[in-house]
Amino acid sequence: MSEPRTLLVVDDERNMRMVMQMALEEAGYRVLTAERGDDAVGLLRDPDLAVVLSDLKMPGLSGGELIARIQQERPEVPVIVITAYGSIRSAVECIQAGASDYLTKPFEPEELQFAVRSALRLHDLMRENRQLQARVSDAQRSARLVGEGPAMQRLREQIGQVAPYKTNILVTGESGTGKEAVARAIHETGPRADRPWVAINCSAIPRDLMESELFGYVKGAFTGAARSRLGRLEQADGGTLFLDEIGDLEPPLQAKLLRVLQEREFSPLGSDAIRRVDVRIIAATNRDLAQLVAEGQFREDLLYRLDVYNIRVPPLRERREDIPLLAAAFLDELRAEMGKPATGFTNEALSEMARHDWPGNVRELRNAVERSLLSCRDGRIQPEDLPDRVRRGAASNAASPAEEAPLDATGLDDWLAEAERRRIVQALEQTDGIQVQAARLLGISERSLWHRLKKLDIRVDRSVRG
Ligand SMILES: Nc1ncnc2c1ncn2[C@@H]1O[C@H](COP(=O)(O)OP(=O)(O)OP(=O)(O)O)[C@@H](O)[C@H]1O
Repeated sequence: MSEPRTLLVVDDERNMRMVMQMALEEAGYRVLTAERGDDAVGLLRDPDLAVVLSDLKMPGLSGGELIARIQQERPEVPVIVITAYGSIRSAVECIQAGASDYLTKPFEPEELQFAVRSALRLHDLMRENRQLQARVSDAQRSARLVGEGPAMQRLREQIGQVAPYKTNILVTGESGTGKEAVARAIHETGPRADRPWVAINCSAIPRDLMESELFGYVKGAFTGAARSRLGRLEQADGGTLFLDEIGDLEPPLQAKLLRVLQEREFSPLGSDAIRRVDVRIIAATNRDLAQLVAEGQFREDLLYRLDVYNIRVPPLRERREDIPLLAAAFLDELRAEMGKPATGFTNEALSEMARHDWPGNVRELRNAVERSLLSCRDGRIQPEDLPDRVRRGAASNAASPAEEAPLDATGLDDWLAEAERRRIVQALEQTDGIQVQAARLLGISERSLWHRLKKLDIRVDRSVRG
């Protein structure tokens, strides 16, 4: 059985309140009551509240004032005004002020029920509308790519060109440049916007799980497969599948994906039955796929299928003009989240940011703004609030042996360990602690990174501590 709908009756006449409460409870509603307008305000916080029935003249807060409060705090809750016979004029004024309906005393129980049912329908519509609006603005927010420089304009143009079609797209660019953000913008500005968006990171999922993750499995496909499960491919049916770090997909899965791209069909793990999907594929990589093809690690035919249209997202150092805008957008977003009063950046802080090379690109910039907010006490972010590596002459130089301080008593091994530690912490910070990406930035294997983390006792979580 569904939950009873919640109504609030506000009337200073005790009898009237009780009569209405009884009639409405009998009809199956949950009824809250208040004698005064100001008591009613406290009840507006009830999340289930759907409709308010309110007298016009009451102590504390008048019906008109209560309507204004409801419009402000619970705009999706309609108000039915109860008026005494002869005060139609004020009822009309209340309607103009936002009430949805009015009842003139005395009224029949049927009139009351009818008015409540209409107001409930209105409430449902208004709530649905608000949810839709929230979804649209969510979508707009994620589709909003910040940046006005020529590189960003070109990206927007490309997104606009390909979004309407089902063409497969390959998005390339260094780690953290915004490849996923671009893919998402393509999905959200195209005709599949209200269909699923499913993202999968080919390097983050262990190899042995990748096949079932992508293609799903049927009951009994392997020990422990107690029931069938849809893969990401089918979850994305009708929408977009984003394959991040496609260069890390294992060769057997490359073959299976190729079949999906060629025939639009596949079989889940443990089954020969053919399933068909209608999915738009956007793949992304920060590796050189042509090089991987040359090395025999990536199928050439798959590369051609994916790379029907290529979008290159340039590194941040090639579009420095966007740094102030991006920094301001992140500050705006994060200060609200973190409850910090910072209002902007000093010119000195902006100059430091403009000079830094941002090897971790937009992600590193976002992290830097987050770090700065942590240390910024109030007002504007100063250069000293920025992470050391962003400030001129900081970590990046210090780790370079050629420019290191004059020789002192530090032994070579300690010095090397310190340089190694700094470099690793820097890479982890730039990649949000994602070890596979950090290893790639450092040019070492994931295994080697893991050993070094243990050796140097570096703990990794979302905020890296070295
Ligand atoms: N132009 C942009 N405007 C606003 N935010 C952006 C922009 N580009 C990137 N970002 C933000 O920067 C962060 C990193 O972006 P994203 O994850 O899209 O990068 P990526 O290139 O896919 O990274 P990776 O290669 O590591 O997967 C995200 O928080 C993203 O929202």
